[in-house]
Amino acid sequence: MFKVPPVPARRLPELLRAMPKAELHIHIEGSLEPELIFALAQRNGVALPYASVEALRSAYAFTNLQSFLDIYYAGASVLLHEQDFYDMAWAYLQRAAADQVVRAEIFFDPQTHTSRGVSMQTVLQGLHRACEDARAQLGVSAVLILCFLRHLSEEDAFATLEQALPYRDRIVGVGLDSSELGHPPEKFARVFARCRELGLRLVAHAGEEGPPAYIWSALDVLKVERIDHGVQAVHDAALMQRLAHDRIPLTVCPLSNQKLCVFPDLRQHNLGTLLDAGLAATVNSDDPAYFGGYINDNFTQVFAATGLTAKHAYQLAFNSFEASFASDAEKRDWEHRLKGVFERFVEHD
Ligand SMILES: Nc1ncnc2[nH]cnc12
Ligand SMILES: [Zn+2]
Repeated sequence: MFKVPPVPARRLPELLRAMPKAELHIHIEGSLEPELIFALAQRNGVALPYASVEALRSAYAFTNLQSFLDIYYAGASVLLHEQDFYDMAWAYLQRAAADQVVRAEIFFDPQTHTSRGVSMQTVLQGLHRACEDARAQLGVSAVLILCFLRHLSEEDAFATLEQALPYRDRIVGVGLDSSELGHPPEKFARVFARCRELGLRLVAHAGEEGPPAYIWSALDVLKVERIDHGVQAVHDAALMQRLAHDRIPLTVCPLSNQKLCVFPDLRQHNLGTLLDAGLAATVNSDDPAYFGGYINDNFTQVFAATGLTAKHAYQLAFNSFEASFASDAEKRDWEHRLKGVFERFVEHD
């Protein structure tokens, strides 16, 4: 492993912003800024229950995951046409490129759209075109992960998978999101088994609000390769050992956890505990338009609040590349660039 050179603390925020990184936990519908929601509502003639951008933004005061999801699904109702999905994803990808994101594995929730009469083709064509343009114009490697909504039935998830199969080459994998409590991973055992047979990569939200048991079953029943959030693992020593031993990546989202009251305060966030226990944690933005920051805001704020170091920063960026579904050649290239950035920040006095 690369020996991380000493970096003066005052230069840490600059280093966090400059280092290349992969974002592995971003819901594209959660990147819809209030301004874009209003612009799309006007373009599509959709009525919104808020009088202004400011009124909408001031409704973003959440007490738990469900209180956020209610507003998040309402915001997505302005998305009707392929160009809407393109504009949303392109806005995110430009922001990501500015934060030195070299790889983005983007979640999307097709059931939120197909249930309103928007076709899978409309959703996927818009998102896929933005990903292609990101590679060509921004140098960002971007892929899509289809998420099943866990508050809906497994039958609905199977129907969604069926609709996506004609576009199989446009998705790298599947995930599981939405209301966690009361919807354990086991509910989706058969659809995940089918996705595995199809060669799709598997991830699932687990241990955001839900208990460690949901992380165990995401691993052992769904057979996922990464856990989204997973911060509740600290309450189960045997699970911590398993995650560390198997180097199962956790896609941690500090500002999301703060805004959804998973931790009372960012200073109490357990990212440092997870890293120091040898877990392959990464930092991500989840729903940046709703939680007050994109990936670099997540890095700088959690580092300032919890006193993490340059060594942690290197580990987090390295983990993000290793945990990605990118090719080995891409990973080696990003790791080389990462070392180059760290070497530039060495103190020479
Ligand atoms: N943080 C989160 N947890 C579960 N489902 C989500 N969908 C969008 N953001 C989510
Ligand atoms: Zn999420």
